[in-house]
Amino acid sequence: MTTPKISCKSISKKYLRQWIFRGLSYTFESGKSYAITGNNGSGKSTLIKILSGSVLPTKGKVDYIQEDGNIISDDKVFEKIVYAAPYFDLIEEFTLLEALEFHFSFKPVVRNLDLMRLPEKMLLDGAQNKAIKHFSSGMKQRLKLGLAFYSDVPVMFLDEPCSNLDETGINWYKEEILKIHNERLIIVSSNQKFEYEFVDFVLNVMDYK
Ligand SMILES: Nc1ncnc2c1ncn2[C@@H]1O[C@H](COP(=O)(O)OP(=O)(O)OP(=O)(O)O)[C@@H](O)[C@H]1O
Repeated sequence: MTTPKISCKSISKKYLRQWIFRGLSYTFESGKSYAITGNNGSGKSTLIKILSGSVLPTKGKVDYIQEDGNIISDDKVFEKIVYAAPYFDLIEEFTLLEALEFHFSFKPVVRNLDLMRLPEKMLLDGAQNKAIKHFSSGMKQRLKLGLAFYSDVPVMFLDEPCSNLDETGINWYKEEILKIHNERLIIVSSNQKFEYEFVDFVLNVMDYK
């Protein structure tokens, strides 16, 4: 798997008349892990949305650059990324197995794992045929994280990854992320140190006000 780097050239974002951040130039190197930190409302989620291409910057440019130096076209970037966040909803009518089949029809599964093995790996054994609308908030969060962890893609975005997780879930998160953090570019938006202890670099969005 070749891992791209993400280059931000002087990106700024304005909502209504308020600048959220300005003049952010930064390169997220392939295979490294980063935390985006800052106070509530400082712009962490906005930045991660811009990095993933789901929101456009008001000014500046974000490029995904392959190891050979070529820029990945915008319409191909989604193939390279997975993104777990509180504001991305699961399809509630699906059962767990249907959700896995749907997601992994778009992304390859790591090490060609059998999809039937994934519920157990996500601590969701026994919920295979349960509709997601009947999942608890912690179960939904484990599913979101599991879809990210077990997708064989080089870039992973996690926003508030441990929200709604109990102690068992948090330990699972920490173990799983340690297994993959050397193979991917990982960007975690968080205010909680235990969610990003593994990262190589911390970027505080408050530095770009
Ligand atoms: N679509 C939008 N329209 C207008 N303002 C927005 C929009 N999205 C975010 N904002 C504003 O941008 C600012 C940054 O929001 P953002 O969600 O990025 O912060 P955050 O650092 O992730 O916060 P938290 O730690 O509370 O999750 C806030 O003032 C928010 O109200």
